[in-house]
Amino acid sequence: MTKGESDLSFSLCHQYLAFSSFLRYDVYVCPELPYPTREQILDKISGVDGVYWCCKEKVDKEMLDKAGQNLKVVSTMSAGFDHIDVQELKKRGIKFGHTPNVLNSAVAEIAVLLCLATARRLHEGRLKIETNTWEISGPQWFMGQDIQGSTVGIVGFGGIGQAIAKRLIAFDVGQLIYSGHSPKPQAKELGAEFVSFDELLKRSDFVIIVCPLNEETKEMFNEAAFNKMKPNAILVNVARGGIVDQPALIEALKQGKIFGAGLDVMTPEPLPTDSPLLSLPNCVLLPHVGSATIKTRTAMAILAAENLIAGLEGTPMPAPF
Ligand SMILES: O=C(O)C(=O)CO
Repeated sequence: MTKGESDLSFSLCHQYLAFSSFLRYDVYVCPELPYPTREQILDKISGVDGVYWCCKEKVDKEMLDKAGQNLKVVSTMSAGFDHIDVQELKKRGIKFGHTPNVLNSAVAEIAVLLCLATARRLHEGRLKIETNTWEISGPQWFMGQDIQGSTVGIVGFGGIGQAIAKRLIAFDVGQLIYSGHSPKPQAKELGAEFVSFDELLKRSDFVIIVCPLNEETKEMFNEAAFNKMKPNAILVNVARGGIVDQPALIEALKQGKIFGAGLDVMTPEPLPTDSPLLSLPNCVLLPHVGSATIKTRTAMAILAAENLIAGLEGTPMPAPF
């Protein structure tokens, strides 16, 4: 977001929070701008009733101890919450809200963008022009992959996964398959088939990661997983970088075990400028902007504020977890 755009989300959330201060609650909005250090956050969080969280700093035991006994609610302006110790919140009876669903379309659009950009070698194409290596002979030069007719595997078939499926159907995909804990009732009308993770890896031309990061999914895309994927496969990750064993992905891309990767998320974020990912022509990178549209971020800011106020007021949160 430009500064003006981010100001818009922040000013909306501040309007809501002005309402909550009218209700005489002490609320900490993180981050304030400029971005604080963890030590500064720890200093400021002490004694608050509620926390409005739109940063990736961990809300863990240390943070909660520092906040103290008054804390009644934590509201994160994100759908994912791997940075928040939800078990610890539960143990302490602190309410917790997040912002699912309002970002489904925006993240699905980024997933489609990464499928297309990686399949048609967007980054590498730009490099060919920049380095004057654009070849004018040969019909087989610079060929990519089709989405049309391909098998698309979606890992995690929640709201975002289903939104991606809907959009890719318009590209005439051959087969839609998905993996997860259990079959989803919504899959039937999308014509998506529930398969095991292993089968998804073996069959898919496009593998799209949309599941949450947790103990079970951490680095589930490791060397063994890449060995099972097709050499023409494209990996797209719009979920969390930690789901992928990044050194194993780098090796897979270098050795041509898979065709390419399109990543909106990586490890760490921000990615250091000397990361080997940046020197791979078959890797398309975005700086974690899945939900970063004005409309979506505004909807997330409002929902997070509504969650917070409901939690403070003791009314039902619109999006509790
Ligand atoms: O809301 C989230 O969890 C996101 O990562 C949006 O991109």
